[in-house]
Parts: sequence; C-alpha cells; structure tokens
Amino acid sequence: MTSIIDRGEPRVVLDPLEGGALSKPSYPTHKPSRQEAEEAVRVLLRWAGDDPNREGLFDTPARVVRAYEEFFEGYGADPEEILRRTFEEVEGYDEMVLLRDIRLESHCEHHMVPIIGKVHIAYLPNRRVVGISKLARVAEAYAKRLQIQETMTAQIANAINTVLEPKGVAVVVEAAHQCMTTRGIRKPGVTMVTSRMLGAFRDNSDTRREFLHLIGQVRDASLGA
Ligand SMILES: Nc1nc2c(ncn2[C@@H]2O[C@H](COP(=O)(O)OP(=O)(O)OP(=O)(O)O)[C@@H](O)[C@H]2O)c(=O)[nH]1
Ligand SMILES: [Zn+2]
Repeated sequence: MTSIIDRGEPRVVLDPLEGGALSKPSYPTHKPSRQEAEEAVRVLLRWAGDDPNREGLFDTPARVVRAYEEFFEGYGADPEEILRRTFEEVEGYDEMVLLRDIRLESHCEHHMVPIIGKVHIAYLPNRRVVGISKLARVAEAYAKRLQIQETMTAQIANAINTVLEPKGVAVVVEAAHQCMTTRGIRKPGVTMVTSRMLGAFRDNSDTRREFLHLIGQVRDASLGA
C-alpha cells in the first residue's frame, strides 16, 4: 500500500511495506541490547558519510554508547526519592534557601545536542530542610534526559514542591541550546531563560523580587514585581 504526505514541497511517498510509515511505529518494550545500540551508531556513522570500519572509528560505537549512559543516566534516577531525606532540627529556620549557579548539562529532545547552562533553585522551608546537594541532584536527574527547557524547569520545581511541601519554590534555568548555536538559525550567544514560581514566589512579589535579585536577574529591584 502506498501513501502520500503533502508538505507543500516535493511529495514524500511512504510505503509501509518498504519501511515508511504514517502511524507511529511500535517498538519492543525491552531496552535494546548494547550491541543493537552500537549498531545504530554504525548506521549514523555511515549516514554521516564515513566508514565505521576505519581504525579511528572502529571503537567509536562502543564509546558513544558509554557516553550515552552518562548523558542519559537521569532515566534511572528517582528525583522524589532523592529529596526524601530531610532535617527538622533547624531552630525554626524559615528564610529562603537558595542554591545558585548549578551547572546544567542536558540534551535537547528535538536534535539530541547539548543544552548547557545553569539553574538556580530556591525554596522557603516549611519545618524541614533538605541537604543542599540534593537540590543539585534533582536538577541532574531531570537534566540527564532528553528535554525541552520548559519541561525540565517545571519538573525540578514540581518535585521539590511535592516532596518538601515548602512555603514556596522558585527555579530559573538559563541555558544555551546548541541546536540554535551550531546549526539551524546559528545564533551563538543566545540564552533561553525559563522560570517556575510556586507558593510564596508566585503570590508574593517581594519574595519573588528578592530571589530574582539574588540570582542577578533583576538589577533594578522594581522589575521583579
Ligand atoms: N520551546 C523550546 N523549543 C526548543 C527547545 N529546544 C529546542 N527547541 C526548538 O524546537 C524547535 C523544533 O522545530 P522544528 O521545526 O521541528 O525543527 P527544525 O526544522 O530542526 O527547526 P530549526 O531549529 O528552526 O531548524 C526549534 O525551533 C528549536 O529551536 C526548548 O527547550 N524549548
Ligand atoms: Zn534542539
């Protein structure tokens, strides 16, 4: 059976019997083997125009698959579990806790190229605090996945809000997307800024302004209102 998609350009003819498909293909639910993943890299090397058997590329599929294990280790992490260990002996401390300039390395889900930047995370404790490294670990758990920045920003804030039940959470991500800087529109130096404000950071403009001031997003304090 032959189908046609009209994209207003040369017609793309997809024949499902020859590998084309109009509906989403279904994949086996099990994780592919390392061997299958390495084979996929060999296909991409050939697609790029090179010879996977030449000396310099021979071990590359194995290296790429090992690198993917690092880039995407967040799929094996449980961000909410990371936040479960909290401390209550804090003498009633209920002021803002802010972790600023946490390095962030993620990958864009559209092009699978790096998103590099930083994330700032603040919360207003409600009786208990969490170890500060855990805030960075939560960011890491979501960053080491295929992402878009808006989703990642919301996920970090939502996880902290759900587990710690604080009086407020604020997350700001500033990042450069290599899919915009090294290809496509090619605009180096462009940074995307996203934020998620919950609780007091959303409802109280003074709290939000203090946070934005502390992370250097507001030079004129009136802009944070
Ligand atoms: N909102 C948002 N968009 C993103 C993010 N990362 C990449 N994108 C954009 O996702 C879009 C994908 O657009 P498509 O038209 O499907 O892909 P494309 O043809 O490669 O687009 P160009 O990058 O414009 O060449 C592009 O505009 C990217 O800039 C992100 O984190 N958030
Ligand atoms: Zn992209």
